[in-house]
This record gives sequence, C-alpha cells and structure tokens, in this order.
Amino acid sequence: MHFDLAIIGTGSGNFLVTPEWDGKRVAVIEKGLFGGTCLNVGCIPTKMFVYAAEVATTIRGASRYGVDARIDGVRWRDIRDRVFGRIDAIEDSGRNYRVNGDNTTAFLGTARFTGPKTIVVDVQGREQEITADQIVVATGSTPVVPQGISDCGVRYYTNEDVMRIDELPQRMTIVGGGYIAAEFAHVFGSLGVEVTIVTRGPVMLSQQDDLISTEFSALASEQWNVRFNCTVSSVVQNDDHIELSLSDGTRMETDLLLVATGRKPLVPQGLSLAGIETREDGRIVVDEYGRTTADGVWTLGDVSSDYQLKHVANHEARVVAHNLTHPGDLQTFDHRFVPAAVFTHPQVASVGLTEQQASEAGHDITVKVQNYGDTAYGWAMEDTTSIVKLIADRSSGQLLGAHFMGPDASSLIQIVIQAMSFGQSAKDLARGQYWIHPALAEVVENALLGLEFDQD
Ligand SMILES: Cc1cc2nc3c(=O)[nH]c(=O)nc-3n(C[C@H](O)[C@H](O)[C@H](O)COP(=O)(O)OP(=O)(O)OC[C@H]3O[C@@H](n4cnc5c(N)ncnc54)[C@H](O)[C@@H]3O)c2cc1C
Ligand SMILES: NC(=O)c1ccc[n+]([C@@H]2O[C@H](COP(=O)([O-])OP(=O)(O)OC[C@H]3O[C@@H](n4cnc5c(N)ncnc54)[C@H](O)[C@@H]3O)[C@@H](O)[C@H]2O)c1
Repeated sequence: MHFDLAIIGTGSGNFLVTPEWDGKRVAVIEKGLFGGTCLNVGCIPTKMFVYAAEVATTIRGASRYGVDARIDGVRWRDIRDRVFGRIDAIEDSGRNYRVNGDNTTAFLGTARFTGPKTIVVDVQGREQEITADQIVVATGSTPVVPQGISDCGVRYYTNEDVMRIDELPQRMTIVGGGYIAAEFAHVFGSLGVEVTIVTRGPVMLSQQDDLISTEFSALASEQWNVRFNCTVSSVVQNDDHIELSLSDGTRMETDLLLVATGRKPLVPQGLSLAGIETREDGRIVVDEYGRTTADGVWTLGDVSSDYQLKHVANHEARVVAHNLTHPGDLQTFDHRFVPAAVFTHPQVASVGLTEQQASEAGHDITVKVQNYGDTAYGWAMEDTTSIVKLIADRSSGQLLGAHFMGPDASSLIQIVIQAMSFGQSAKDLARGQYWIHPALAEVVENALLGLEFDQD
C-alpha cells in the first residue's frame, strides 16, 4: 500500500497528523501501547504516583509545624488503579481514534525497513508492505538492562511493569542512580517500602551540577540505603526472596529488583537498507531540521535526539510536523536552553550549563547559591536544605545556568528558563518586574540579586 506519510511510533509521532493531512493518506504504525512511553510507562503515570508520594511525605513531616498526623495505611491497589484508570482510558481512545478515524490507516505491529522508503509491518504474523512519499521514525527508546541481570533468570522489573504490581514489596532494590531510580525511590519509599539503591557512580544524579548531585546524594542517603560505587555481580532467587551479590563483595536480600540503568534508542530493523545512518551509540543521525540521511525520511524524539525528554520530543515533533508540509520553509530544532526536572525528594531542576561547564567554556562567571531558608516563605517551611544556584557571565550579565533543589523546583525554574530563552539579563529579570511577597519565588529574586557583575 502506498501512503503520502507513514509514521512509525505513536508517542510524539502521534502529533504529526495535523489538519494539513486531511484528505491525504497517512499510515500510523504502532507495535505497543498508543501514546508511547510518556503516557503509558513514563512521565505521566510516574508523576501521578509521585503526587501520592508527596502527600505521604507531607503527612510524615507534619509534626514539625505543630500538626500531628500519621499514615494509617497505604492502599496501593487504589493508588495504582486511580493512575491507570485514567491512563488506560486515554490509550484506548487514542488507539480507537487512529484505528477508526477517517484520515489514518493504523497498522498494529512492528515495522522494519526493507528498502528506501519501504517498510514491512508484521501484523500478527501477516506481513504488510508499506511505501510512502515521506516517513517519520519516532520509535523512542527502551531500558538498558545489565547483562548479569537480564541473563540471571530472576524476575526483575523496569519502568514498563513496576507501576502495575499487585502488592507493595517489603523491600525493593533499585539498580541505577539516575532520574528513574531517584523518582521510583521517592514513590516506593514514601509509600512504606524499604528502598536500597545500587549505583555504580560516587553520587546520584551525576549529570547535575556538582553541588546539586553531592547535596542530593547526602539527602538520598538519609531516606534510602544508597550503595555508591557498586554494581550487581550476581542475582539468585531463593524461596521467598532475591539474593544479590554486589561488586564490593557484600551480599543483600531483597523482595523486588527494579532496573533503572539508562535507556537506549529503539531503532527499527533494516535501517541500512533504507539508507538511514546511526551514530556509534545507536541513535539515528539527524540534522537540525529532523532529516535523517535518507531522502524523505525524518526522525524525532528519543530514537535520535541528544535528549531523552518529552518536552524535547514534543518540540521536535512540532518542527518536523511543520517541515513535512513546508519543504520550502524548513524550521530548525531549538536546543539552546533545554530544561529538565527530577520529580524525586527533594525535587531537582536544571537548565543551561553547570558551573564546571561554564568555566570550561571560558566564561568569567559569577555564581550565587541562595538558600530557600533565607526567604520568608522558606521560614514558613522551616526549610534547611533547599537551594537555588545561579551561574551568569560577569561581563555580559547573561544567565548561563540554573540549578534548583527543593520544593516546587520544577515550577520555580521556569522564571529562569524564560529569561534565558528570551535573552533577558539577570539584572533586568531581578529588577524589571515585581516579585510577589512573600512568595517562594523570592528565592529566585534573591539569588539574582546575589550575582556580581563587572558593571556593578
Ligand atoms: C519512567 C520514565 C519517566 C519519565 N519521565 C519524564 C518526565 O517527567 N519528563 C520528561 O520530559 N521526560 C520523561 N521521560 C522521558 C520521556 O518519556 C521520553 O523522552 C519520551 O516519551 C520520548 O518520546 P518519543 O516519542 O521519542 O518515544 P515514545 O513515546 O517511546 O514512542 C515511541 C513509540 O514507538 C513504538 N515503536 C518502537 N519501535 C517500533 C517499531 N519498530 N514499529 C512500530 N512501533 C514502534 C513504541 O511502541 C512507542 O509507542 C520519562 C521516561 C521514563 C522511562
Ligand atoms: N523527570 C524526567 O524528566 C525523567 C524521568 C525519568 C526518566 N527520564 C529520562 O529517561 C532517561 C533514562 O533514565 P535512567 O534513570 O534509566 O537513566 P540515567 O542515565 O539518568 O541514569 C542511569 C544510572 O544508572 C547507573 N548505572 C548504569 N549502569 C549501571 C550498572 N550496571 N549498575 C549500577 N548502576 C548503573 C548510572 O551510573 C546512572 O546513575 C533519563 O536520562 C532521562 O532523560 C526523564
């Protein structure tokens, strides 16, 4: 069958069917759940669980404000079913819309390339060939599982299935110390599970600014049993528990093993037959317009991007959606100021350069670390650990990076993202507007005022 457009993957790829394709032939190919990682096994369900975890954390910490409260119980199945009651219904209606919609033909199976602009989809054992004038590869990424765990024969979980378990285990071991480990440790730890983290590095969230990863690691160790500089050497299933041997020679028992050791691009088979090149790490080669090395084949999101983040995949999808229908007026990806947040405890958010990166890039920098606890709202919160770290260029006055750790970090940082994106100087941002008193955002105002510039 021939189409005007064929899209492989219904995560961010789903946004490409704009009204400009009305009346044209569009194929949508999906091997798994409609809506992809973010909707089904990523951002959205995790944050719905995180919200429940925040409620539990607030109750546990209530007495410091003179409000005595305790958690009488955690109804895990109710929490889980609230989350997936919503998610599964959205997935189902998304699938129906594509399968029964006027404009698209849905192929429910795994796509592989067999030649230039030619795909074969295996739909329940029956192969269907699809050709198209334009093709978009939006196939996302998949968990990396260390071989010692994937080959051990013991049941382990990833983000794909851990949120659907029937009962909370008493003990959980999470392998990895990045985004996913930190978020699930918060979720399960707050709901009463004894969490151990086994991570190979000396800190958690190692890609953050050094101050944040060090401070976060210290706070993580107060909440969870964190084994730094460690990997899992062997895994054995005993009657009612799992026994782990770690690279430092110690042994430990656990009830559930969760792997969160990174994600790799999920490329369709046969890319070389279609002339689509990949980089050494497996990602599809992409230019600033979203084009692959094959004529008429585009890509976006985790399978090709430098960033494994949904807001980046969404942005790239908007650009590719435009470029598909405007060949004479191509837009470029804007990756200048890509922010990210880790929805753990405490929350972490960042944008731009770390202090080390800013120095290495040759900037004459000014740095201010501002405590939440030195603002009026921070007093109300009795906060002693939360920080905002700003990095700016001394001579130009431009902000270079921002790193937040504490309540509402993912929202507070938006002020800085906006300033950086629109080229506002730190001084203009600080004094060109009112800051509501005594809101938590005053911590950003104070951090900005603490930066020192050449022209001061
Ligand atoms: C646990 C977790 C939490 C996350 N939380 C956040 C967050 O809070 N904020 C954030 O910004 N990012 C978060 N992310 C990252 C975010 O989910 C991804 O960056 C984003 O979903 C990638 O979108 P995508 O469209 O590239 O791929 P996907 O959404 O993964 O879509 C790819 C689709 O392609 C399908 N597919 C793959 N191969 C084939 C094939 N050969 N044939 C047919 N179909 C195929 C897949 O089944 C899938 O549906 C999280 C990720 C995880 C795992
Ligand atoms: N809030 C968000 O935006 C969010 C949330 C979750 C995931 N994500 C995206 O998904 C990506 C993948 O998340 P992730 O947490 O799996 O990866 P990650 O790259 O953030 O962290 C992987 C961690 O695993 C450790 N590790 C790797 N191999 C190991 C081994 N064999 N033994 C022990 N530790 C090992 C690494 O040192 C690192 O700490 C993230 O990079 C992020 O882009 C984003």
